[in-house]
Amino acid sequence: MKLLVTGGAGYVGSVTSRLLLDAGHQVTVLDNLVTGFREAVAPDATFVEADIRDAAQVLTPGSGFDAVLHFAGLIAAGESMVKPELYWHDNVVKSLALLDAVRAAGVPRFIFSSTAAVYGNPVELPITESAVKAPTNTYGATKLTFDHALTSEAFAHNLAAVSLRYFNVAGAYISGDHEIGERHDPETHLIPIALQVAAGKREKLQLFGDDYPTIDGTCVRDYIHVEDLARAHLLALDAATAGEHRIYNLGNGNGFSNKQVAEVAREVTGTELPVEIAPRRDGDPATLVASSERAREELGWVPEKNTLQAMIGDAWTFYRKHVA
Ligand SMILES: NC(=O)c1ccc[n+]([C@@H]2O[C@H](COP(=O)([O-])OP(=O)(O)OC[C@H]3O[C@@H](n4cnc5c(N)ncnc54)[C@H](O)[C@@H]3O)[C@@H](O)[C@H]2O)c1
Ligand SMILES: O=c1ccn([C@@H]2O[C@H](COP(=O)(O)OP(=O)(O)O[C@H]3O[C@H](CO)[C@@H](O)[C@H](O)[C@H]3O)[C@@H](O)[C@H]2O)c(=O)[nH]1
Repeated sequence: MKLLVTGGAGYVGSVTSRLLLDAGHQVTVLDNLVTGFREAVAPDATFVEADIRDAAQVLTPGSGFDAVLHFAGLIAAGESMVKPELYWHDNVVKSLALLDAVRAAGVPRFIFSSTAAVYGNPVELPITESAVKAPTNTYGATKLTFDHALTSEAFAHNLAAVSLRYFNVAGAYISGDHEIGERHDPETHLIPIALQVAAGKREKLQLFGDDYPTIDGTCVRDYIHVEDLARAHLLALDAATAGEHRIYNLGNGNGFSNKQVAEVAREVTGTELPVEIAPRRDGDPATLVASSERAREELGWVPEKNTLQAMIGDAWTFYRKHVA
């Protein structure tokens, strides 16, 4: 297939581009490099440095793209509470402009990076796709809004749309000649920050809140290896069906508290990794754990690298060689 990957200079988009290319697809990456890195773009992909708002420059009528995989966006839940206008604009207004370009160019398939953050504080665990959607942060609200836009787009214009609701992505793609991983600057995610502490780049790991209703008072998240996640995109491309908006939760179904993550990071890195309890971060739900039964049944997706040790181990391999 001829594919347009928005956000292919970022973490999940660069790993997925690699797997798509290795499966024989033709990939064009469109990224404005606001948080991504030029060197993360797969060397055998075509690269267009542009904002998704201007995607019509690439998605011209007759350009012949078979699908758009839309990873580009702003991703920090904490920041979205401080600068909500930025998140509404970049994740909704610009994504709608991209959808206009998709429609005008007649692209038949669209795969979107949605998120567990659309659910907010769950009423029941694990979280299924039909659970109540009540985001506790602006980031989640913007992603849910675009999910709704895709539902109506599929219905009205026969698009084959798939939203993949990732839980917390971790790890790196370490395979043969390839080592592709997470680089955010500034970093806001728990695991890479723990690795910065292990590498001596930060003094200590601050854990935001220890008074949540969880096993040890710190938030609980479901971590999913980036390679398993990337594979789900290839399956979603095959399953996408004209006129339908399919939605899949992608996680392992196991919750780990922030304190447990710190403990495994200590084990994997063999360092002391000092931890300090800090105030809660606005907008954080207490617990997010996925039911991915639908993805298993309908896509045949089975996560393989499902231990925190494997995820933090691969992230540490990448971090020491390419980031530290
Ligand atoms: N990392 C996670 O844990 C996680 C979890 C759930 C969902 N997601 C979603 O997955 C997607 C990818 O996340 P990531 O961790 O790879 O993020 P990332 O920041 O590493 O990658 C995002 C990429 O999009 C590009 N980009 C941002 N705005 C753009 C715009 N307007 N035009 C063109 N390019 C733009 C950035 O330069 C960057 O390369 C995001 O949509 C995010 O919301 C991520
Ligand atoms: O220095 C830090 C950083 C994070 N946390 C906590 O660690 C947990 C995980 O936080 P983080 O790694 O920032 O991820 P989330 O806020 O859970 O969000 C991620 O996971 C979501 C899906 O669950 C995605 O939608 C988002 O894009 C992605 O950033 C939360 O309780 C944070 O408060 C800390 O205690 N200290």
